[in-house]
Order: sequence, then C-alpha cells, then structure tokens
Amino acid sequence: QIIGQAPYVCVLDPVVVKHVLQDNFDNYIKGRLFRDRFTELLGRGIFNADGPEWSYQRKTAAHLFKRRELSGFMTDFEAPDPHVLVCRPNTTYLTRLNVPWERILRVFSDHGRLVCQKLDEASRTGTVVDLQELFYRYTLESIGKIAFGVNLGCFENDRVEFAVNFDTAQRIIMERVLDPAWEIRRWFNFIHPDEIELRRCVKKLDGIAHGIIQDRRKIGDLSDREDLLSRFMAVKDEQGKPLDDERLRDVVMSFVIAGRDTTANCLSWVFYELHQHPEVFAKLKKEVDTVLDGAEPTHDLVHSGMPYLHAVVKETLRLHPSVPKDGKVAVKDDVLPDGTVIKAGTIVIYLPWVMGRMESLWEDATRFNPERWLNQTTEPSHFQYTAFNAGPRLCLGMHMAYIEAKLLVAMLVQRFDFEVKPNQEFTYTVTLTMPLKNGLLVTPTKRA
Ligand code: HEM
Repeated sequence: QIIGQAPYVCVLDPVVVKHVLQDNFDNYIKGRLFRDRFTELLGRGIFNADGPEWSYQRKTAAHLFKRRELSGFMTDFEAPDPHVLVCRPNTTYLTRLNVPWERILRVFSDHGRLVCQKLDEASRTGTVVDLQELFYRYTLESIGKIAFGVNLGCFENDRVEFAVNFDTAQRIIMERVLDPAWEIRRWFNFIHPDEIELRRCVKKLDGIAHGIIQDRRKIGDLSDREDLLSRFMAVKDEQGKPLDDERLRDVVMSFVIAGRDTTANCLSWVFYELHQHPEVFAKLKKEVDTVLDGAEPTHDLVHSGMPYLHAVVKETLRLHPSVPKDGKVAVKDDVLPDGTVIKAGTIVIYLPWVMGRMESLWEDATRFNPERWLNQTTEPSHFQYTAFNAGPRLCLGMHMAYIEAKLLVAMLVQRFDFEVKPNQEFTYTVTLTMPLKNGLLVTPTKRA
C-alpha cells in the first residue's frame, strides 16, 4: 500500500481470478481508478464504463461481433463447463457465416498486401524496416475500416496524425497511472507540460473522431450499414435516447484502443519469437507453404486450417500478453476463495504476464513451445490463460484478433525471410499494452 492510496492486492490463482472476474463480478468494477485517469481519452467508452452504461455498450457492440463471429464459434460455449473451451469446429455455422467473414478477411488481406508492398520495396533496396511500426499501421487501418467504415490513410502517409496523437496521449495517461500525485498535475494542467500536451493531442483526436461521425451523419439512412459506428448511431442508449456526438466519439476512441495496439503487439512478439526460434519458423513455413500452396488464404484456412500457426500465436500471447496487467476496484468487503480479506476500495490486480510464466500453471512455463497447444482435448480456462480477460468482460474481439493476426503472419511467412538487425535490445515497455520498446528492426528478403 502506498500512503494515501487504496491498497493493492495481486491475484494469480485461476480460482481467485475466476472469483474476481466472474463469480463476484458485480463487486469488482473499473471504478474511479480507471475512469478518472483515462477520462480525457476514453470518456465513457466501454473500457471506462461499469453497470448499465457498460452493459448497454457491450450488448450493442456484441450484436455486431455475434453475427459475424461469436455465433460462428458457438461450439466454444457448448462445453459442459462454459469456461473450459473445447474447440470443435462447427461446419454448419462456419458455412453460414462465410459471407460476412470473407468480407472481413478481405479487409485484412487488402491491408496485409499493403504491408507486403512496403516489405517488398525494402527488400529491393536492402532497407531496414521496423516491423512493429508496420503492424500498427495494419491494425489501425483495419479497425478504421471494419468498425467505422473509413480509410485512415495509414499506408499513404508517413505520419499518421491519429496514431501520433493517440500514442502521445496514451503515454501521458500511463504516467498518471504510475503517479500517486497525478491529480495535482491535472489541477495545474495549464502549466504542466505533459498535461498541456495531453490536451493538445486529445483536441486533435476529437477533431478526427468528430469528422468521422459528421461524415456518417450525412449518409442519413444507416439501416443497411454494418459497421460499429453506424450501429451505435442507429440504436438508443440505456436511457432510451440516441447517442450524442460526445458518446459516439468515446465509442470510436475505445474501439481504436481495443483493436489497434493489442493485435499489433501480438504480431510483433510473434516475429520476435520466430527470430529466437528458427526451428519454429521453419516448421511454420512448412505448414503455411503446404496448406496455402502459393494461394491466398481463405477464412476457413486461417480459422482452422493451420493449427501450428494458431499454436504459435496462442503461445506468443501466453508469454507476451498484450495487456500484461489489469485491475478492478472492490465495491464492498469480500473474502477471496483463498481466504484473503478484501476491504471495500481495494484495488485487485490480476497479472496475465506473470500467470503465463508460472510453473504451477504451465509445464516448462518460460519455454516458448507452440507444441503444447497441439492435440489438446481441453484447453485451459480463460481464468488460467488470461490474455483476453475472462468472465462477462471477456475480450469481444478475441476471434477477430486471431483471424487478423494469423492472416498477416501467414502472408508474411509465405513471402519473406527476415534478417533481424544485429545488437538490438529486445525488451518491452509497458503502456496500456506491451509493445517492444525499440520496435523490431529487420531487413526483409523475398523468398524464392
Ligand atoms: C491480440 C489481440 C487482443 C488482445 C490480447 C485483447 C485483450 C483484451 C483484454 C485483456 C481486455 C480486457 C480489458 C479491460 O479490462 O478493460 C479486452 C477487452 C476488449 N477487447 Fe480485446 N484484445 C485483443 C484484440 C481486440 C480486437 C481486435 C478488438 C476489436 C475491436 C477487441 C475488442 C475488445 C473490447 C470491445 C473489449 C471490452 C470488453 C468489455 O469491457 O466488455 N479486442 N481485450
């Protein structure tokens, strides 16, 4: 406990994590811990909301994800214990969902091809490129298209205004999280350089988000549009009113944060691990070459046709979860299943990064070993494998993230080899997510 601050308790046992994230869900909320610090960036968006405000946004967004993806993976939820995922591909659902999914896949493939173009150019000139930076462009452009139906220009411009301002705002907010006296600097926001910078970035981001909203309003009839923003514009909020521009802006910002950094970080760590483990890279190439045989990946092949690729991505997230730590605030006094007494106001943190490395949870825990995921009949629950959160607030975009990441990995492995720039320091930096601190510098070469 830091003097003057609420006490912190870290939980690592899946039984306890389940208690906090699911069994006693109503008692553990985001609360002021999160809301106050993030308010300028996320407003009242889904990450910052609790209670009816959260459940309304979750339902509205889930509707979209459900049609396209969750129902396609219904079998995940048909296991006897709903928290033990047993993956049994259900061909009826997949066939029925092929149309929208193929459309989403096309967005990812189009943007994947733009990544390949950049790498192609670099391979011809022998230029070093930062893969991580390209992955951010790929995921931002994709979420822009899928969630809001817009082109954010991530591949046309060297400087992407949205990304630059978003990153700076996120960095400053993260400093608030680590600073017990952060409210003092907010009071003095007219002289504190970071707070001044934060306001400048947020103003710029607001301008972009409001531009997207105004353009959409001009369309008028949104009934046949399927993107997330149109859906939020077409429905009423939890009090039965249409969402005003401020709340729509919060939707835009929250889905950018959800869809961009997490998947980009995952992709960066995949290629880091492939560099560290050439034998895994060779095996992955073999699978991709055999399954795709030089053709473009289809949705079904990306979803379930390359099990080793799936295992590589899953194993990467075990060791490098994009959200390495996450927390909730206790509303009332509680006792955890292990007997720990929790007083109201305590901040309860669970740590996916630490849990992914615990010998009590994983055999040979710190070894990158995709094989551990193959030939499994049952998978660890989301309370053990916590990369996507768990319980009612389980990541809404989990399946989309797998498709997005696996498709790009397959496209790159199919076309390129990578020579990693020597003497790079590989470490992470903790923002809200966990990117490689210095990026991932490589020289690509085209495969014969
Ligand atoms: C590898 C990629 C991803 C990882 C590791 C990941 C992980 C997570 C985690 C840990 C949370 C809980 C955060 C919290 O406590 O507030 C979360 C929530 C969420 N994620 Fe993801 N995510 C990924 C990709 C995506 C994508 C592509 C989308 C789609 C837009 C998405 C949409 C969401 C949403 C909407 C929530 C909020 C759920 C709620 O509070 O009810 N995520 N994700």
